[in-house]
Amino acid sequence: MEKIGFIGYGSMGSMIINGILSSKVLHPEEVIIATRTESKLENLKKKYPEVEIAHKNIDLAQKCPKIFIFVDTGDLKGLIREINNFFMKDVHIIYISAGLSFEDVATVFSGKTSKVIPTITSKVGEGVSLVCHSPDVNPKDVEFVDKIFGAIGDVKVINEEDLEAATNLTSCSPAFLALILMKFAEAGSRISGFSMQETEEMVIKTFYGTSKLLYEENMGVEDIISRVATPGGITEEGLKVLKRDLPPVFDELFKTTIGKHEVLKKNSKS
Ligand SMILES: NC(=O)C1=CN([C@@H]2O[C@H](COP(=O)(O)OP(=O)(O)OC[C@H]3O[C@@H](n4cnc5c(N)ncnc54)[C@H](O)[C@@H]3O)[C@@H](O)[C@H]2O)C=CC1
Ligand SMILES: O=C(O)[C@@H]1CCC=N1
Repeated sequence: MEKIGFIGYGSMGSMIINGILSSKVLHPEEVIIATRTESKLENLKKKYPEVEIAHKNIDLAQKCPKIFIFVDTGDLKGLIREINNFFMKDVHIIYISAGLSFEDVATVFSGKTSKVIPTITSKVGEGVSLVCHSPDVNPKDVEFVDKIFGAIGDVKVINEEDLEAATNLTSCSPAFLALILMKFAEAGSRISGFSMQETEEMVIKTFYGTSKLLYEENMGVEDIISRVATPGGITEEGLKVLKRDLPPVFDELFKTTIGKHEVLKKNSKS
């Protein structure tokens, strides 16, 4: 029986596979998984006994017209070389390694390829998975990837040349936003009698409420700003500081991460 294959059950792989199975977009009996340390699959196997575990990557490759690869960037090309001779005809590979371009993957695999940049926010069914397809991927394949990642959040299909900027906005950003909240809370704690724990709680609850205003109440960013910033009041003054100081910080952030992306791409060629 043909199945949908998944290789790599680490941080991202486990989150995506569990999200897919709990959303029921795939039935457990349709799924076959291989990962280096099989003991990591024990809990999944208890929850979904019908999921098949492949003890060798090549066993999985032989059964699957679609294979999701969730291994680390440095392991992806070696893995493809290992299973290349065992792929089904017209196999479609879907990988998530941010630092590996289609051009680079094409040095080891010349068939249908999609690249997805997932986000940790899919753990709660939110956020945006970015998707690029190689030119030979057909509309049915596109629909399939859309269906799978659409089960754990939104899907945005983009061109590969925009991937690096977009990765910052959807995939790196949970870490960036969490750090911004922490630094905000730290500054609040420094100038008050509140502990860090107290200020963090105040900021996080307010951030959650702000997200709800944006998404559940359909308020726009400008709308929220104008509702909060009383003319002649204190928010207005705080906003002036942020408008002056934040743009260069974010310009520097994009310059640095995109520079690092280039280094990773160069290293992955060697
Ligand atoms: N953490 C994040 O937010 C994001 C990560 N990514 C990409 O996801 C990829 C995976 O990242 P993580 O899940 O954080 O890594 P991880 O190290 O937690 O997981 C990788 C898993 O693949 C397994 N593996 C490695 N080589 C294998 C092989 N040859 N055969 C079978 N299993 C093998 C490992 O044992 C491990 O369980 C990376 O390439 C990263 O660039 C992409 C977007 C976001
Ligand atoms: O930091 C990284 O390289 C990966 C790719 C996007 C999010 N995490």
